[in-house]
Amino acid sequence: MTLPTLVSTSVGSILVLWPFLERYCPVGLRQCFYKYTTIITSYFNPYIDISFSDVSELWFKRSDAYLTVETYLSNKAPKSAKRLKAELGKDSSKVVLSLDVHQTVVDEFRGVKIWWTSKKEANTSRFSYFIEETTMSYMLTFHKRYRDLIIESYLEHVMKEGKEIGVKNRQRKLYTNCPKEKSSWYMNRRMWSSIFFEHPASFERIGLDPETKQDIVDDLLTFSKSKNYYEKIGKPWKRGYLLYGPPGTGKSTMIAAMANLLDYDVYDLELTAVKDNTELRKLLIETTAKSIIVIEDIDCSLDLTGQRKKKTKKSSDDDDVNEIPKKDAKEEENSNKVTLSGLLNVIDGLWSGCGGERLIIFTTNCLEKLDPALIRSGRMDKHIELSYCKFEAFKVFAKNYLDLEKHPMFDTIQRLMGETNITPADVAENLMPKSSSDDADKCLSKLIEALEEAKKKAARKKDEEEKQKEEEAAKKKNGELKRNVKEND
Ligand SMILES: Nc1ncnc2c1ncn2[C@@H]1O[C@H](COP(=O)(O)OP(=O)(O)OP(=O)(O)O)[C@@H](O)[C@H]1O
Ligand SMILES: [Mg+2]
Repeated sequence: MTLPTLVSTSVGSILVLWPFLERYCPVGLRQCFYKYTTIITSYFNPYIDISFSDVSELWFKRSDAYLTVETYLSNKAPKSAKRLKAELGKDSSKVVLSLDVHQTVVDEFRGVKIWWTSKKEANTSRFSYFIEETTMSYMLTFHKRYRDLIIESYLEHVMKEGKEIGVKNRQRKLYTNCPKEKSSWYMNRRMWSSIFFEHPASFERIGLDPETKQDIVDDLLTFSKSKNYYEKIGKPWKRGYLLYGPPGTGKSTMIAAMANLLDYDVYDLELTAVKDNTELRKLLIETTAKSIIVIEDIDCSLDLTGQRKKKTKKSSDDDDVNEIPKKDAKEEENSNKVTLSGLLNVIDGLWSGCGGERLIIFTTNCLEKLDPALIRSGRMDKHIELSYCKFEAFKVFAKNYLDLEKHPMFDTIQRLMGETNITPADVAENLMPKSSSDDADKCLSKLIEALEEAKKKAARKKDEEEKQKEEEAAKKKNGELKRNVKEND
């Protein structure tokens, strides 16, 4: 135990006198002695203590300040503490060391010495029935002449550095909203359940033409570094992306690649499991910064467009949600489900300003089905079309799946890709070897077969459509002829 902690807890004086007190003093007198020694020593004690307890006033939640201090000290403790705690780190192969109980570590800030001691005490909280019987805390001790420096600058430094280390060390997560039936009164706080996010997607591996890919990467990186810019222009630090295109063109894969590029968490929001607009807001408030909020297949999630259309009949300006007549808005709130206006407000209303650095991504197979208000700039700032596989994208797949940059069959594939449509998912499926005897030639041949088949299918479909059109035209002509004959009669 260091001198400041010894003095500040008045243990020093008690230790010296304890054998005598225990032998000759009754319990009441001992307690009295302890109480007054503490008061007297604290009067002369030049050191100040600040305690960071792990018990938060909010139920079932560990204090953020405690966790941040713990992370901050995890960098300092291994260098000077005598007893350390060991745990497995985020990739489960590296051991992370932290300060063990009743250990002290010395820190220095602008030439001033500061002592951190970890403590374990009996929990005296009102809610001790629900939480642990003991509480953990970190005690910060410093000389009173540095009070201003510690309170005004050092604490800020600890919180900032602790959070930065936390972001660097964290294992990213994929969250999904808990279905409404499963939440009970004591689980109210847990709106999201999570698993570790370990998707291997990356932009290098995405089959897309290089310019579009670079444009998206630049946009994302610029966004992630624009905190000051968003502050300057007075907008919440968020950006909306709309990914649209046929099934199997890589929309979900791109979201995973975005999360990996920016080191963000992913919140996969299942709108059909959200009870109403209030719950939607709560869910948004619970999300953390440096995250992507995803609503997949937005056109199928809810009957959002229908509700909007009903309203637009009465309102001339279909872009402004505030124009919705008051009665309708109230009816919507009462109807106990997520409404279009609820969603619009969450994305670009006051609620969207809760915390920063967030991407909101919608995906859809049918762009035309979406309400214009939902995808206008400010809500969905960047629209990205992911379409059928072109030759440039195929080259990425060939390199990725078969380690090929050139091959005599590439010319045929390029020609066929110019003549017919194939999804990147189908290209990926054909290029993947299915047995040990499947070499590059076999995989490319399979792809050529699939392309030729797709071309024939498209030609058949076109023939059928033309035939149908001709039949309809013939029927129409027949009808007109009959009508003319009748009229002449
Ligand atoms: N552009 C692409 N680059 C790399 N892989 C892709 C691409 N497009 C599709 N794939 C592969 O095809 C499969 C399906 O892709 P994904 O789920 O991302 O498509 P999607 O557009 O989200 O489809 P849906 O609209 O049906 O949800 C994945 O296994 C993925 O690896
Ligand atoms: Mg998808």
